[in-house]
Amino acid sequence: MKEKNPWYTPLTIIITVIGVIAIVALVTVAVLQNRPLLQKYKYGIVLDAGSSHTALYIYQWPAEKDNNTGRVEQKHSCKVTGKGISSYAAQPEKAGMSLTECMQEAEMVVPAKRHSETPLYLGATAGMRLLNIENRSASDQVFQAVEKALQSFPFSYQGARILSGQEEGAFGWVTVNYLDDRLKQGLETTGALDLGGASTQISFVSHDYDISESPSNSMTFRLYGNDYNLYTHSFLCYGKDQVLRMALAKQTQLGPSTILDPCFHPGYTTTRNYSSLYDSPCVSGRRPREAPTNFSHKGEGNFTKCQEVVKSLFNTTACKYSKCSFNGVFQPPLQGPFGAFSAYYYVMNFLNLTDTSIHLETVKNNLASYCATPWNQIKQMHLSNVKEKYLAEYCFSGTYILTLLTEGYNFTKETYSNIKFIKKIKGSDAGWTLGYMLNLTNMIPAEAPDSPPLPHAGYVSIVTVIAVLLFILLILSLRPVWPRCSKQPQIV
Ligand SMILES: O=P(O)(O)OP(=O)(O)OP(=O)(O)OC[C@H]1O[C@@H](n2cnc3c(O)ncnc32)[C@H](O)[C@@H]1O
Ligand SMILES: [Ca+2]
Repeated sequence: MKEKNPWYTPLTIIITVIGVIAIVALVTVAVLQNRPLLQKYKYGIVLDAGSSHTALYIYQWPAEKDNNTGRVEQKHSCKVTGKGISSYAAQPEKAGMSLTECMQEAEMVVPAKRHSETPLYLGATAGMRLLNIENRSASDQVFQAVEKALQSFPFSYQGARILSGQEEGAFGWVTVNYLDDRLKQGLETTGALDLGGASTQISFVSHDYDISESPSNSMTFRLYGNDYNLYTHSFLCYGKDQVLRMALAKQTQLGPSTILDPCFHPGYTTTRNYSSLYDSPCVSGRRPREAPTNFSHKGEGNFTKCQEVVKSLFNTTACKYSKCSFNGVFQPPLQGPFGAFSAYYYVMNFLNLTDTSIHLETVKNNLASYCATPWNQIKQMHLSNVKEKYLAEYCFSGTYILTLLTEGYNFTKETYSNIKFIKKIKGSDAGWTLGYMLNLTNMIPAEAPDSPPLPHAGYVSIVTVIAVLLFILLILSLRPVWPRCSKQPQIV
């Protein structure tokens, strides 16, 4: 009689088939789970209504992870053509209309099915702060026009408002540190230096800072389980356009018909209007009484003299605190690295002076020789790719930046190298807008989110391995039974 192969008993066949199916199923699940998903995103839009221009930023983050764990990144930006919304004080409707093109672009970039859930914010900064001081009703009308225009788009409009200087400074700091992943990991933070057209902000964490000295310069945050005591100050009128007005006002105070300006290149000459120069709360009150309508503005190209003019715009004598920056404003000792963006970057990048490992004296010498270069030569070299207005002002702006950093904020030749001139961090622009949106959408939690002990892929792999081991164990435990069976006499 032929002996039956004991491996083929119905029981072992069933067990093997079930085991194989289970393993195939587990591996399939593991593979499918880890296959790259077609990522779905959520979006947020922030309009930065600055003094010199408006920019629109679209941010995106993974839709499944918006409960505080997904990374928010800049998807798109759009520069509104024309000047900032505060320049439309005399014709407010045009402020609203100016935003149309970028808003239409946003409609194309954000997928249509996400439009209605996409929050849209507009934040205005120093230009509107100044207009609000100068002419409250004009500022209200500009906001009404802007609001009407924004509400006509299919997004979830969340309002337009003027940010306080503290908010502008603090949100810039949040942006820089969020993009650098410093907040989540509780690392030492980077200070933020923002130079706009009408105001400038400095924000940093100082561990030696006694909060009671100047509460208006202090902001406390709890982010991802860490406490931050942030020093922040915004100097209204110390953005680069307003400070240039102040410098010109200083030099024209006696009402001459010609001024020889050390901050402009030799050979530079233009005619400026007294009324438009003094048309700002930053300089009003300084207008000479007997001034003619126009004055002739000529360049001299002398960095040292220019620095003296700029220095005279900082009051460094009065200070009622333990330490001040300038104009009697409290500032604790500088601490840690700094990221300097917006006009800090535009200007220093044009001047090829973004490398802060170069000695400060060398930086100054390079700027001095740039300032001394005749205007004709400068135009010949750059006019084809740089706006004439910017080109004429780089000597002044560079001098202002170095003077603000050293005489204003007290950076020294040793600490200058702590500054990094930056435009973007990991593809997103440095500026207050991202921090503003993260705050308003509650996307940075106060406490560190709990995370599962194992990542998903790790969990699936471990379950698969355990299942395979169990199956092998089961097979092995059945094995001793089969030889015994085979030895039993066969009943025929
Ligand atoms: O923050 P506020 O003060 O409201 O102003 P803003 O937001 O409009 O200011 P920006 O940072 O956009 O620009 C700062 C200044 O730099 C100028 N600017 C922009 N691009 C520039 C470039 O490429 N070269 C030189 N200057 C530039 C601009 O005209 C402003 O005077
Ligand atoms: Ca700005």
